Amino acid sequence: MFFTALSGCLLLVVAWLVYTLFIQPLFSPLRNLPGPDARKGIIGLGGHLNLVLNASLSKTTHEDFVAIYGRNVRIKGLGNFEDRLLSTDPAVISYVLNHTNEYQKPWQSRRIIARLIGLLASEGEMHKRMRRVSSPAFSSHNLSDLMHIAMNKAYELRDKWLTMLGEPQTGTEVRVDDASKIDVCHWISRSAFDVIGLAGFDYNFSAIQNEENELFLAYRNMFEIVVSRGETLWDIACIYFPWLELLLPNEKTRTVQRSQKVINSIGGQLIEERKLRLADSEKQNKTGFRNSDVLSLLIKSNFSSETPPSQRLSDEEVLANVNTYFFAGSDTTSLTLTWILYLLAMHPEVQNRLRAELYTLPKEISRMPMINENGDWRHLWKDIDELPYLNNVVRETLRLISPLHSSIRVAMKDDEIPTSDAIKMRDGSVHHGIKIKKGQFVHIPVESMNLDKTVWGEDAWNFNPDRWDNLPDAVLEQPGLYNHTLSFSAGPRSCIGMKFSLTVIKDFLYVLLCNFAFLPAKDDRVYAKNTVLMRPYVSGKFMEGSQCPLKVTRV
Ligand code: HEM
Repeated sequence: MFFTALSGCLLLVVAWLVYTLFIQPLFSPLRNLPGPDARKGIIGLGGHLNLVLNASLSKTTHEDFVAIYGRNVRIKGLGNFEDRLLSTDPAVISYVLNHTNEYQKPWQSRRIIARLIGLLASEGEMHKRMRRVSSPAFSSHNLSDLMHIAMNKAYELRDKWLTMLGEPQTGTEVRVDDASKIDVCHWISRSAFDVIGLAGFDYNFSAIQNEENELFLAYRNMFEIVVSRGETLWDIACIYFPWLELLLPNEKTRTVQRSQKVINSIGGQLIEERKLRLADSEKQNKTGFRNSDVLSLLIKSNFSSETPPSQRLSDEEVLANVNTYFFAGSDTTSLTLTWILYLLAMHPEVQNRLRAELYTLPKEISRMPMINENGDWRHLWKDIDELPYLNNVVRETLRLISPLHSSIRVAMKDDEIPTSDAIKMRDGSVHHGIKIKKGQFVHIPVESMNLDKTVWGEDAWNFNPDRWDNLPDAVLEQPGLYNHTLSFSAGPRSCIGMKFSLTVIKDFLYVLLCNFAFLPAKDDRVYAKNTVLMRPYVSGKFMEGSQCPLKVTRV
């Protein structure tokens, strides 16, 4: 009896596998789209995913694919069995990113970040509700407050680095001999956490000073694990069968559980405190404390008369949202700043020109000890924000090394995606749209959209901030929230924290460049690797983790 049941189950599994792997693909509408042949041998098991996701191969892969097959390419996914759409067609990308009910983030990636819940992992009505409640926290009005935080933290980092470099020197010459090697990636990451802690919770991790704070360690450990999910077969199995990790928890699972306990306990206390503080300040019409951190603003927006009770978030959802901001905002912001400093080190002429522009603002401000909480720095932020060359350097870096290398969506129903031009299919027929089946994946290659030579010009792979003064017309057709790039994505699920991060990035650049010069560290070749985000690694030292050592000297 037992063996009959077992063989029945096995038969069902085999039938399911045969159907999924061999029969279903025969009905894939993407089969007729031009694309490379399936890859053979062991390498072929990963389909074309390594070619399009590995940052050391993806630029040339995309260029070759477009030259051979056009802007809409059929690629093979995991196991070489399923067809996927890879597109650099602006019409297709716009359509997919704007039809958020029909094209959602795959459940597999949502399950990986589900521990953080929040905006990133929600879809449909839940996502709309969360986004509506969160939006006021990211309004321009709140950015001036954020500027205080960013400036103060930038000064704190400057002082830390000054101590590390020894006695401060004067003069404007860069003296290479005095330079010390600093892993800017590590320090900027600590600083970004501090900024987001204050802006998110009005809570100081003091991570620039040391890395001992319990909440800071809980977030950092949890994010490292979330990012490394999918590295082992066990991780992949747990994505498909989450009960496995409850049954057989390993060290990763235990670390996440420990971290969550700390975050929920301290986060819960902070929510309670904030509610009391808000109620108290309303009762007594008090001012004097900020109340403009994301948590307070979420709570205010949640309970405002404009938010119908049915749309309100629970305390757990409020905390999950703040967690999302930490997750989505800390590494993206610190990596962008790191890449800017790296590119400036590699291009000293750009660095000198940018520093000269920053010096047109009152130089003594950037050299002050710390910003006074009561000072009116709004005009300074406006001045910094409007510096044209600074703007060019920031957008050129975000174009060239977008922290998000690529994204992915899954079709929620059978559909036909409109294309910019007619496509000649493999069977010779010509179509103006691409038919896609429910469950099929669409790859959004952020990097190749940002680096497309036919759009941005022959020098698209080079760092050239001046390009922004004279953009080719084709660029204006490109979708994107930020300067026709996909670095902050596009459409209703584009980045909510864009202005926030640009404020932080520019403030830090102002303080750091007015005080330090950056040079490449001679023996360390830094390269970008796509490990969820585009992170810097030193050649031959991958196992040491992400780092970006630069020579830093006082100016
Ligand atoms: C330079 C810094 C940043 C970059 C390059 C960036 C980029 C992006 C991109 C590309 C997406 C879309 C992801 C996808 O489609 O898979 C996104 C979404 C998001 N970002 Fe950012 N981001 C940055 C900073 C921030 C900051 C500072 C915050 C918050 C404090 C933030 C919060 C979010 C959230 C909540 C989402 C999800 C929005 C939604 O699903 O509605 N980001 N970001």
